[in-house]
Amino acid sequence: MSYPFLKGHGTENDFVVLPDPDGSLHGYVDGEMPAERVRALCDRRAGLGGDGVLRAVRRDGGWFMDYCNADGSVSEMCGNGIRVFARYLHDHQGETFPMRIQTRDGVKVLDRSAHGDGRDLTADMGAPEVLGDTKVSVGDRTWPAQHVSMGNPHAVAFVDDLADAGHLLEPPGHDASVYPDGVNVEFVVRRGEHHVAMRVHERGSGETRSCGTGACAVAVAASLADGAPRGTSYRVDVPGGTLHAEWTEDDRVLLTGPAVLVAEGTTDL
Ligand SMILES: N[C@@H](CCC[C@H](N)C(=O)O)C(=O)O
Repeated sequence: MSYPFLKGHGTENDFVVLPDPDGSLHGYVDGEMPAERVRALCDRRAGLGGDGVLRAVRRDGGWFMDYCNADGSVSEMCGNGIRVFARYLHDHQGETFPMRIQTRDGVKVLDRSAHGDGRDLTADMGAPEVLGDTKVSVGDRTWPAQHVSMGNPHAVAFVDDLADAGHLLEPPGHDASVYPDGVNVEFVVRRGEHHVAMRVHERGSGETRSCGTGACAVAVAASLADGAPRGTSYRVDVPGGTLHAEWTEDDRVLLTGPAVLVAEGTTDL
């Protein structure tokens, strides 16, 4: 059976969007997408290719973003994905900004931003949770890290050089008692005042070109390290572009960046 898809990305964190308004197309209205189907869609040689899948389901008078990583695992939240999802709802479903989107981490509000080329979107990602010190490792190197939750788990490690993390072909070592469900690991360097650059190894997707929730976690960790006042915007450079993240006085993180749809079609994967 063939069904529609779109392909999009936010700072080159790329996704397959699956329109499934009444939740019937894939036959799992309340369940999770079968992992093997997600893996087939995200396969970069035999499939459409992507870091994850965003299934768009109508729910309770609005839209629910059913997000899965490339390996078929489910995550609570995706900061780049939700901007792409909002772009899809605006361009293809007639939804208008500001827009409320349901996720496994609650309702997020998306709006247009004045940043960038005028097409950037801002996601109100809600309150971060700063959960203390931990460690991450690659090979025989270990770094102290900050445990930050953006609905999904992150370990933020400041390093001297982004190359120090090596090829990141395997998940970085981490404390399994702190992260029983795995973790997204950000390696960060300073580039200037309120300006950092990061690489990320994502739980369920490997090293990606960007991670929106990761950029938020990095901005929170950098704000704390700098003693920066709330409302300070951090520029976060990622291999796939630039994001901006601001931890507001009322304890929300605002994530701003591009959201682009590049293709649409049908697939029988
Ligand atoms: N790329 C996403 C994060 C996707 C989920 C993550 N891999 C997890 O398992 O928590 C983003 O932009 O936030």
